[in-house]
Amino acid sequence: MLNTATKSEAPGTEQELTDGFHLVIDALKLNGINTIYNVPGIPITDLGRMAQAAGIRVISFRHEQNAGYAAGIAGYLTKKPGVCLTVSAPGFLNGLTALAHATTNCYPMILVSGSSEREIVDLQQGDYEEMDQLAIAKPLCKAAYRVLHAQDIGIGFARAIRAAVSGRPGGVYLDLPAKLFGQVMNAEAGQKSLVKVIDAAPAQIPSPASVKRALDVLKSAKRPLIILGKGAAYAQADEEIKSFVEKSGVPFLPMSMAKGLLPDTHPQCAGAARSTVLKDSDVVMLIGARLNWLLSHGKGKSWGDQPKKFIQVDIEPKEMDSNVEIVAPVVGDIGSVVSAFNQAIGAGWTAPAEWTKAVSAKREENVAKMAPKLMNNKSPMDYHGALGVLKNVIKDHPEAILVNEGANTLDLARGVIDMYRPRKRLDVGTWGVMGIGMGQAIAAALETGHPVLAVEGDSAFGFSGMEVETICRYNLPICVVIFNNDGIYRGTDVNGANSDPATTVFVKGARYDKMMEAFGGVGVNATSPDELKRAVNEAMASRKPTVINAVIDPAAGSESGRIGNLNPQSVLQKKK
Ligand SMILES: CC(C)(COP(=O)(O)OP(=O)(O)OC[C@H]1O[C@@H](n2cnc3c(N)ncnc32)[C@H](O)[C@@H]1OP(=O)(O)O)[C@@H](O)C(=O)NCCC(=O)NCCSC=O
Repeated sequence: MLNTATKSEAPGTEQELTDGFHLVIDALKLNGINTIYNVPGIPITDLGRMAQAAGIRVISFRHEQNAGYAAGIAGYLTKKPGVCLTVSAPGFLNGLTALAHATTNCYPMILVSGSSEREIVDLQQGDYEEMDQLAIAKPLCKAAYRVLHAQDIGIGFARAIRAAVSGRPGGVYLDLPAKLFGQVMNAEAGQKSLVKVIDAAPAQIPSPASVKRALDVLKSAKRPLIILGKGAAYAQADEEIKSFVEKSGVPFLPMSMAKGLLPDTHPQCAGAARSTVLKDSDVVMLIGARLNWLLSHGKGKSWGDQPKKFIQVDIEPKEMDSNVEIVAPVVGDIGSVVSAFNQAIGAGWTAPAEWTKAVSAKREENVAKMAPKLMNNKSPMDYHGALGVLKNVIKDHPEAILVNEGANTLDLARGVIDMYRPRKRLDVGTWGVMGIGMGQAIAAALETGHPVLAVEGDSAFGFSGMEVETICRYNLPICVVIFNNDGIYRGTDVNGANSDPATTVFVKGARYDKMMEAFGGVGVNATSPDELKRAVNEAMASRKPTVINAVIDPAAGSESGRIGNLNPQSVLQKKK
């Protein structure tokens, strides 16, 4: 149906008219984009209202960064670009962090920002919220476009959608100057100008030679390893990947957000034997995982002295040889590549039993070592006591989505909480950024309809805490558990220089649960694993918005040293 704005009133020339507002909405709907994550304001307030009236779900946040993180993760979960809508200059800049984050993490997202008048901006005459947003966005995203004329809105959105999802997905910026919304044109011509994007992310079939080369190298291995990254989870080729891993019998190591692609309890999962498999493997096949800092760049101490051969599967040719030599690059989309592997691998080859048994033994040993720690009932809690409870919650609710951020809260939850299904663990991603929590939780609840358990460090939660109001407003089934140890890493630091608090501590005994009560949600203060268990189980059953202030011993936790050389100490500090 034509989404018409009005009729022209000139006698004898009556015609259906449309305008920029309506064409933007029509372009989104035509391309199946039915949710916008936004913060209203000049000049896009009416766009949000009209989109809502036209049947698009418009979710209003309290800060653009959180709306942006929501859009990015919506893109990851759905393989359609998540749309974030912001006001000009400051709102745009707030959203830009999330756009850059989406690009780094390969999440398809479009940041749509209203902007001020080109004529005034270009002459720098001081327009309201004047800024050359296109120029600023360009280096931080995969593509950036500006639409100046209503008849180009269709093309503008088509380009943005295709750029966001094709090849390696990422963030796209779309600049819509305020004047565009009010531009009027003939409604029929307007509809004709819209573009439905066909096959937005075409399959990229790998060359048969690259598939053969990869399998030849894999089969030559004595101690093979498959590393699954979040690119593999994004691909939604779950059955193909499972089939390939199981046919080959190769131990697999899931990166954080690939956990659950195959269950962490799968007999081939090497998550709990990470150091062993990185050090001792001789052939490593990376599927949708990059050799960045999270994998120590494929070299150095973590990778041991064994010579390694790397096979890499990625949609982006430039990823190959980025850190070490890739002896068998396979360029293609992960679904197509793994399907080709499944056809070509044939029967008769599986990973050598000596190796798979050694990996299993190490894994069992580490799991057994961890088990008693998870059962302690200390009050105040330590991390393991609290996480032992949450591990069982996810076991009982494998459909639930786990959002996770923090320092200790992130590092320990990653190891402790087993995941059972694909794309159920959403965390800080490639940058290890704090602040994704509430945005990702909100989008996960909305896009999937499943309950969300957000496990948050107290510091991490602070970056997006105001969105608990958004959670209550939309009555979302989100249970936020805040690991409150009064500070960053620990809550025990003391400032010896003056009366200011130490840089890493927060107000002692803060009650984050009260924040939720302020907006009509459920707030619980949990001081023991038993109390925590009761509160989380209640939240999962009731699906009511809940914040649980989980009181953690302020002395528990340690500085994020795991990041190794990214945490350098100066010579002076070391001498002390
Ligand atoms: C780079 C990393 C993937 C590397 O982590 P590692 O600590 O080396 O590995 P992890 O996978 O976390 O595993 C740690 C150890 O736990 C073991 N492990 C893992 N799972 C289990 C289970 N279920 N049971 C028992 N043991 C387990 C695993 O084998 C390792 O032991 P061994 O095999 O014995 O080694 C990670 O540090 C990471 O993702 N960091 C991101 C941090 C981040 O983004 N921080 C945000 C900034 S915080 C702001 O300050």
